[in-house]
Amino acid sequence: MMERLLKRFETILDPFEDADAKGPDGVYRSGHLAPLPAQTNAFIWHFAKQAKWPLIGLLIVGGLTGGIEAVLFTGVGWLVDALNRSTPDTLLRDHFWLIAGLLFVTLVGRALILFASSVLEEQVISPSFYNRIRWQSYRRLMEQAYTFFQNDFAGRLAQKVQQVGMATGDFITTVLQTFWSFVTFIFLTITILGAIDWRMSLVLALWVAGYAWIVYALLPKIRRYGRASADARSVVSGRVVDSFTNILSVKLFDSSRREDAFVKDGFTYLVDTTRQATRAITEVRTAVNILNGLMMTGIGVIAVVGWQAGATSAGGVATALGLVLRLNQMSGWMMFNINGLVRNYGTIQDAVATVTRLPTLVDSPEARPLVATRGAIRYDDVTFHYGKGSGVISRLSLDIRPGEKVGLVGRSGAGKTTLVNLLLRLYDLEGGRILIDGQDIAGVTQDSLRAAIGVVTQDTSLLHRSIRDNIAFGRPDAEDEDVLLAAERANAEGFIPTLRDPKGRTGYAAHVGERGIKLSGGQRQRIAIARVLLKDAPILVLDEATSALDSEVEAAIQDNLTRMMAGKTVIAIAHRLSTIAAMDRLIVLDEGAIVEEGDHATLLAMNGLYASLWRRQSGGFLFSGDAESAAAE
Ligand SMILES: Nc1ncnc2c1ncn2[C@@H]1O[C@H](COP(=O)(O)OP(=O)(O)OP(=O)(O)O)[C@@H](O)[C@H]1O
Repeated sequence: MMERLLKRFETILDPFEDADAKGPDGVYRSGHLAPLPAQTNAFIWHFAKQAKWPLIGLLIVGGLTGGIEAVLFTGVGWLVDALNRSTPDTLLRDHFWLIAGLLFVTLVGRALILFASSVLEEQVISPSFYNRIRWQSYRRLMEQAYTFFQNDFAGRLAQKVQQVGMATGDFITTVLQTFWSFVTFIFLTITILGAIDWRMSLVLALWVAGYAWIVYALLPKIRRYGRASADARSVVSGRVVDSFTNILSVKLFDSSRREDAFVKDGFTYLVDTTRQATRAITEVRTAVNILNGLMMTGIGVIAVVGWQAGATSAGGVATALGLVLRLNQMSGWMMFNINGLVRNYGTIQDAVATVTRLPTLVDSPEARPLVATRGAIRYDDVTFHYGKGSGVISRLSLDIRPGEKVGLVGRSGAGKTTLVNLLLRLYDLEGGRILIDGQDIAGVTQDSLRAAIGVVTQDTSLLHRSIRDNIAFGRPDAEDEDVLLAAERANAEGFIPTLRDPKGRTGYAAHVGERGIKLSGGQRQRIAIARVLLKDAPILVLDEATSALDSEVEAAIQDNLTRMMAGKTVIAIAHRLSTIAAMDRLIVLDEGAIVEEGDHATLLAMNGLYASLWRRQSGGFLFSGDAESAAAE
């Protein structure tokens, strides 16, 4: 029954609520999710507003928790006075309502308030609200351009998303619940002590001033170190995840354990920043302990002297001592919480700098979905230097007819991959434009652009999900038989049934390991080809698409690749020139410019860069009939 009751409270906040990035016309435009405030206080406030009522509830309950503590100590004082004035026989008769009231507050009132506090914190707020902060932060990061992820560690970013939810949630609940109940308790204590003897209130007021001063003076220090240690934690995660992700390179090349030193550096930074923070904490604790000692002695002396003078009852002394002892206990615990608050604030500051950054590559506000029916591609005076001012691609123009099959050839680093990445708008151009069927790709939505292009790359990394999910990644609504057909056409149906993961899932349900690590390069590539076959986009980009396949498998799927290309515009990159020699047209790139173009035979006849590359690949012999044999291949 209790569980059912608690579950009801869990649905009050939706952990996945977020602004919609779709415009009024129903089109999703990348980069248009409402940004999260970049200033820390505004960031916290932005989320606090999203859970207004539960948080107001927490505030009320926090106040009541502090109140009930103070009331209980006052009750103890009244009870002592009642005991003083009664005999065992008359106690119940004379003070029935006082005793009944105290019992009620202790048994019922306190239990109800603490229950409300628990439910608000643990059922309503904690899981849903914390997760909502993570969810919204994660979605903002996913809007970032490809470059953003190239420039950062995946582990560091993951840590930020994780931390920001925890820190913001903890910060808000600590302020509203713990901090507020403490403030209420202090306020009531000053009032109650004032009613017993005004001098006690004065001592307490001085104590509050001293406590506030300590917090004020030492807070910035803790905050600074809190932020640094949050950053250090992300650095450590980033480095550790980087080592784990590149475990093969580490094992193969790092016999002198330099990688350990790299990670150790990160840990050293973490230990140093944590030490600085803990030093500041010890300073604060010592100062508070001294202050508390002075406060307790002061109020104790005043209470006893007041009792000697007959101005304070024994009950008054009991109340005063009880309250200050509790305050002493609370203030230590509060320091711990303030320390947590400050560290959380530092963590939020640190994470906010990352999760609120505005994406640099966004759909234009008027972007329309691309309509790619024919697949004509036009590079019009394109310039792109990776922001470096010069190099890579300068003023390149290229027209690719609908259905034309074009091979890009050139030395390593000539800019072939860059050219197709620009078509996919993974980067924005620095000059010129690219048109698909007459539509500038900068003016269409990125989703629709990439949906119109099927890409198979050299190093296909798969998602750690099932084979089926990986194949259907570009078309999640695909029927099972379509997935099977695509696998068959990619020559993958042979090995898929033999797969088995450590959890015992087999065949299409088997998971492939992080980035598909448990498959061979050729198997991965065949899954990637199946994925593209299933996606059935009008434009195909094959970047070393068959490089990982042995000649036998390549020959086996070549037919299917040729069929896959039928009716589509194709841009293929291959270092093994024989695999693209049969394309309609070959474009030879050198230092980002087109230096030769034509079909295989024409280029050989030119006896330029292509011919020299070809000669080197065919063992230095150039004989007539090359083109034909290549085409036959
Ligand atoms: N993210 C990047 N930031 C900066 N420069 C880059 C980036 N990616 C590539 N480059 C540079 O751009 C140039 C072209 O690289 P690109 O990958 O397009 O060449 P490629 O012709 O595809 O080479 P390969 O045949 O070796 O794959 C290279 O000089 C490379 O160093």
